[in-house]
Amino acid sequence: MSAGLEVTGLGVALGRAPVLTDVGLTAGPGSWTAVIGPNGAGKSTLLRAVLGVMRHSGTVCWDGVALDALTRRDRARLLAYAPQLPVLPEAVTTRDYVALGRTPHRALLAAPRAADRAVVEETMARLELDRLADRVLTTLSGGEQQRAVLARALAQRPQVLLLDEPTTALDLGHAQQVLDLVDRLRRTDGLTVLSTLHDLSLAGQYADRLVLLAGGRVVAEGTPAQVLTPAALRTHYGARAAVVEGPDGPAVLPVRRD
Ligand SMILES: Nc1ncnc2c1ncn2[C@@H]1O[C@H](COP(=O)(O)OP(=O)(O)OP(=O)(O)O)[C@@H](O)[C@H]1O
Repeated sequence: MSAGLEVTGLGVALGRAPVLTDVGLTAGPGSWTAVIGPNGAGKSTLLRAVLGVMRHSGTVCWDGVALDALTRRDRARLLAYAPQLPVLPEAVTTRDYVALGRTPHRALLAAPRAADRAVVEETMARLELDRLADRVLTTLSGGEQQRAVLARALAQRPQVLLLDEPTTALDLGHAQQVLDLVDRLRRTDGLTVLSTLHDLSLAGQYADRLVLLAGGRVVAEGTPAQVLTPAALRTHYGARAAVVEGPDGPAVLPVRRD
């Protein structure tokens, strides 16, 4: 048994086809694991299986306890999920949406306590959403909505944060702001992060472990420098790329021709 998250022999079949086969990974408390891989590799499916909303074989454990054994409410206190394409409710303000993250911590039908409201305000401020708090969520820009979805997940104050492509709608500055915040939370609060990231340079800078999925299987796993190699990018992405050493890890530079 290991502390933190342990995924063993995970398999998912959708329709007749296997989408994930025998996937295993471990993520210690406070670590950041980025799941990378080409389109259709199974990254989002893996996050949803860990979350427990996708029927799967194999086991997902936290501190040695199978998550299947937990109630929904206990799972929601442990794991928060920011999906790639969230369905956003209509006619709800940003503040009320972020406050939904406190639901697993409140008694059924109880009004929010001052402590819940404080968490919501603090989380919005950290993501520069405070000036948008009274706006209707669906009127925010794509990047602002993406920050609101992350704020809702963080307001849950989970131990494990599952992030599906958290930076796709964000400009570079906001992408760094979000990733820096997640990085700070894992260092200060021991938040365990499992994210998908298409931007391999950001993955190389922020994650301490990478899991490379291809065709639903783990084909490489290790530190960013071990996984992000020109050969792996050619084999699994069909990409021409150079890997350069950045100050905080490897960065991937597309190369125009051989
Ligand atoms: N409901 C479904 N029924 C059948 N196949 C599905 C279903 N949902 C996903 N798939 C397939 O499972 C595979 C993995 O999908 P998934 O979304 O996990 O990939 P991904 O690695 O996150 O891709 P992307 O990088 O494009 O977001 C894909 O081939 C996808 O078409």
